[in-house]
Amino acid sequence: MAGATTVEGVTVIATESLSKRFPRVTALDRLSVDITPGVTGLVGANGAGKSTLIKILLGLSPATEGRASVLGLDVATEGAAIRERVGYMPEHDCLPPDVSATEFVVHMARMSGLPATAARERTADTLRHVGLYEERYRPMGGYSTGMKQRVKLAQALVHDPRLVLLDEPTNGLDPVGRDEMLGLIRRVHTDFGISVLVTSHLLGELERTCDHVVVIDGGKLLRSSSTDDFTQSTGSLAVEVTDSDARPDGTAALLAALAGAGLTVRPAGRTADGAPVSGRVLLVDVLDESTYDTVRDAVTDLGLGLVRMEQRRHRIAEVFRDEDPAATAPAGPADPAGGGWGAGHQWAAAAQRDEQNGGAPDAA
Ligand SMILES: Nc1ncnc2c1ncn2[C@@H]1O[C@H](COP(=O)(O)OP(=O)(O)OP(=O)(O)O)[C@@H](O)[C@H]1O
Repeated sequence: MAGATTVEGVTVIATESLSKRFPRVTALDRLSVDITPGVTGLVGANGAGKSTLIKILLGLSPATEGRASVLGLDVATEGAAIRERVGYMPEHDCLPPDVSATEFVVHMARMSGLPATAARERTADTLRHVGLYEERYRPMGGYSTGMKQRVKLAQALVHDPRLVLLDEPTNGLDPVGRDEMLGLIRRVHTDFGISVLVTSHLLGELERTCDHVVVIDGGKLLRSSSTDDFTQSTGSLAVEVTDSDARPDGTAALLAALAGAGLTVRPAGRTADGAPVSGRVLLVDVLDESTYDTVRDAVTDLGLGLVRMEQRRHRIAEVFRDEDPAATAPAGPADPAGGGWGAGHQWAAAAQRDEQNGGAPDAA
C-alpha cells in the first residue's frame, strides 16, 4: 500500500491484500492495487466485487482481511473523514420521488457539512453542470432514468470532493444518454480536477473515458494499466479492397494471398457501431515495416483497388479474448454469474454483451 500515508498526491486509493468474504461467497480475494489521480475505470462482470470494493473504500463495510486507504486515510478507522472528502454515486435508484432535485441536493450538501447559503449556491452550480438546471424544481418521481442518474452524480459532487466513486453510472441509459454521462464524468476531472473511480461491466465504454483501467474478476485483480497500454496498437492493420471482374471476391483473394505470404490475417468482424461487416475488412498482424509492402504488393498483383489500409488499436475487450483462447469459443447465452466459469469465459460474455449493446467503439 505504497501511497497510504505519505504520497497522497500520487495515490488516491491503495489496497493491500484486501479480502471480503461472505458466508457463501468471496467477494474480494486478496486485491492489491494502487489508483492514481485521474479517471480510473473499475471493470468487471456482474458479481465481480465492484460494489463491495466501493463500500469498503467508503468505510461503510469492514474488510475481512487486508488494508485499504483513500486519500491517505485508513478505511478501517477513518471512514467519516473519507466520506467528507469523497463523493459517492450509488448504483441503484435511491431518490425520493416527491422531492425536487434542488431540495434533495441541498439536503445532501447540508449533510456533508456545508452551511445553508453555500449549499444552495453549490447545488445550483452542480445541477447546472450536470445539465439539470431547467427541471431542478420538479419532483424527481417524474424524471427519466438519465435525469435521475444526473441528480445522483450532482449529489456526489456538491460538497466539492477530491475523489468521486461512481457505481455503474451508465446503467439503464440508452446509447446517447450513456455518451452524455461519460462526457460529464470526463469533465468532472478536466473541469474540476476531481479524481474519479467509475465502475462498469461494459469494457468498451471505459476506453473512451478513463486514463487507467482496473479489471477484476471473481474478486481478484486481473489487470491494472493505463488505457493506452490496454489499447496499444500491437501492429494490427485494417485493409479493405474492392472486387474486380477477375476477382469477384477480392477480400477472399487477398486473405488467401496474405496468408500464403506468411502473414496472420483474419476478417475484422465488426464496424465502428458494432454491426457485422460481412468480412470486407481484413486485419493483418504487422510484423515489421515489410508487412505494409507485402499487403500493397498483394493488392497490386491481384489487380484490386485499395479502399483503405490503416493502423488500428486494440479494443479492451479484444485484449481479454486474445489472452484466453477458450474465450473465443462459442459461449452460448451470456451468463456471467454462471457458476464455475473461468475468467476468460466471463470476459468473453462481457465482451459479447458489450458489442451487442453497441458499446464498442472503433473496430477498424
Ligand atoms: N451483503 C452481502 N451478502 C452476501 N453476499 C454478498 C453481499 N454483497 C455482495 N455479495 C456477493 O459478493 C459478490 C460481489 O458482489 P458485488 O455487488 O460487489 O459485485 P459487483 O461487481 O458490484 O456486481 P453488480 O454490478 O452486479 O452489483 C457477489 O457474488 C454478491 O452476490
